[in-house]
Amino acid sequence: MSTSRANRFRLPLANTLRVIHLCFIFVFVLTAILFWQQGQLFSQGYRTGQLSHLESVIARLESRAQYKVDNLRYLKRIFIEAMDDPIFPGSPVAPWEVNENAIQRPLWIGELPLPDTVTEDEAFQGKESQEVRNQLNGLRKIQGLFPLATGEHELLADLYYISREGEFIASLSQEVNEQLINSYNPHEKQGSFVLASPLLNPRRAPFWTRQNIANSDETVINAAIPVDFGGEWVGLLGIAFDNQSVQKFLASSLPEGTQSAYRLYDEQLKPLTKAVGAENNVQLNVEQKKTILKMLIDKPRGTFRSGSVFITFGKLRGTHSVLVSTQTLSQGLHEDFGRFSLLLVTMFLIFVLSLLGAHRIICRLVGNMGNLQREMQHHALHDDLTGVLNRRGFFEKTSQVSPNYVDYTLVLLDLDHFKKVNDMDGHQVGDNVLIHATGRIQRAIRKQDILGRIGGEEFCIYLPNSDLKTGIMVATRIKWELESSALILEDGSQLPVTASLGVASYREHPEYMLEQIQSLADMRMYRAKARGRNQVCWLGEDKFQA
Ligand SMILES: Nc1nc2c(ncn2[C@@H]2O[C@H](COP(=O)(O)OP(=O)(O)OP(=O)(O)O)[C@@H](O)[C@H]2O)c(=O)[nH]1
Repeated sequence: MSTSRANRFRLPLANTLRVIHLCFIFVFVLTAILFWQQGQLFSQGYRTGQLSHLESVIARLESRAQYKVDNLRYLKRIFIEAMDDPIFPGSPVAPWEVNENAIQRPLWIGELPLPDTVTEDEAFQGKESQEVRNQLNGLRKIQGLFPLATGEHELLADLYYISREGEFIASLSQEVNEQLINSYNPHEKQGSFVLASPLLNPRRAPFWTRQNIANSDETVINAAIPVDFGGEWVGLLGIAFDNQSVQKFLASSLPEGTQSAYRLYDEQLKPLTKAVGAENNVQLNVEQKKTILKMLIDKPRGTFRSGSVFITFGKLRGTHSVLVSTQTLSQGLHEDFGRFSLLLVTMFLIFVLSLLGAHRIICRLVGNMGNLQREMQHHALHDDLTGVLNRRGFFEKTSQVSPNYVDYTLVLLDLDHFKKVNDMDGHQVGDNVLIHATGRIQRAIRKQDILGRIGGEEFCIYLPNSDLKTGIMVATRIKWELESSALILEDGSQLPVTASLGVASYREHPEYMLEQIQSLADMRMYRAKARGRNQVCWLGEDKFQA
């Protein structure tokens, strides 16, 4: 194999591992991007799913709230008609007093700001104003319709009336009355009444307010509508939603098998209900509340992840409330999205492990191939018996260095009467002589000198940066090394080993190629043989050393 062919063979192999690493990195990055993209799609789908679940709950809550407001409108109309047709206590029941149970219940009247509540009859006493009597009569007549707004099965709410003129509160529930009276304060009344004033509410439309419950952190959502009679604004009909009932209604509105906890908050994110749906211990912290309030400025719905909790929120139109759903990581994993994500992550891990395994196997195979190739190359260029370069290895190596070491000398060495050794003592001993001779030659040369066994019992030594004189000196030293130490055979006898050596230098014929200098040394070696062996021969025929 020529030098260039050997290099062509060696270089790609050295780069193979780098190419393999790059290929694997490329495949890994490409697949990671694909998995990441898939994960993004999943995540998008998850967000959309969470939002649509929340939307459906909000839609149900909103439609129920709207239904209540419509009832409020209807009651207001009936109430105005009833005020227009005053009756006295004890008169027959009006046709719209349809609910027998409600009629049996007293209409509780509370005087503001007095905390006491009294029955209707007591309230009549001392109320001289015709307007107040009209209102009380009207209320008495529509009392049977109060449950219409109150509701009997779901989303219970309490209907109440606050009179502007007489400053009294009326409702079917003494408890609600007391609650309203207790929570009443002139400023709050001012607040809701301002919203009911013709100036701010010229269309006399219903509106939503929040009412703080006295001696408690809780607030109640209210829907109210202004009531006008005879061109005068006389009062306010309202519905106070029962928080527990809202909570129940919320629970009944959730998607089946939901893995999220839903909770209704007021606009400042103060809880209105307890959390319903899937249980988790998530309580919105200050940061999360801030994020929701900030996002609500831009749009009424939103989702975001906070640590391992996924939060989805949406504003309920008109009702000054916000529905928030929270889902922990473990809850999310129980949903379809979670299961798919887990599958995706598992697939990715399996893929990465397989890729790493494949990478390791291929690298090992390539490494083994490299070792094999190096071994083969070593065998191709070295002599198995002595371990030094063989003929091909010697000329390959010297041709590599000779452009740099032009000033060289060659020593050609042939063991004397080697055939005899083989014939008399056997090939094994012959081999031992070769190994022994190699060791002796190596003792006599420098590290940078190149030794090769170029024939059966023929060695060549390349001495870089050496002139003929140095070559003769080295050759003489080799001769001496060989003749001064015989090989000790198994039976203890000594087998002398000598050699004939020929020396030729580049300086003698700078125009010669290496092979030609070697032929010259070869001829001189034969001359040494011809002149009796165990000697060094160089330059002229007459010059030799015994
Ligand atoms: N044991 C052994 N013998 C080898 C090896 N290579 C070549 N030979 C033998 O070496 C002998 C060389 O013999 P010749 O070329 O006649 O040379 P010689 O006997 O040394 O005689 P001169 O060179 O004239 O001194 C041959 O018999 C080869 O078979 C080897 O690797 N091991």
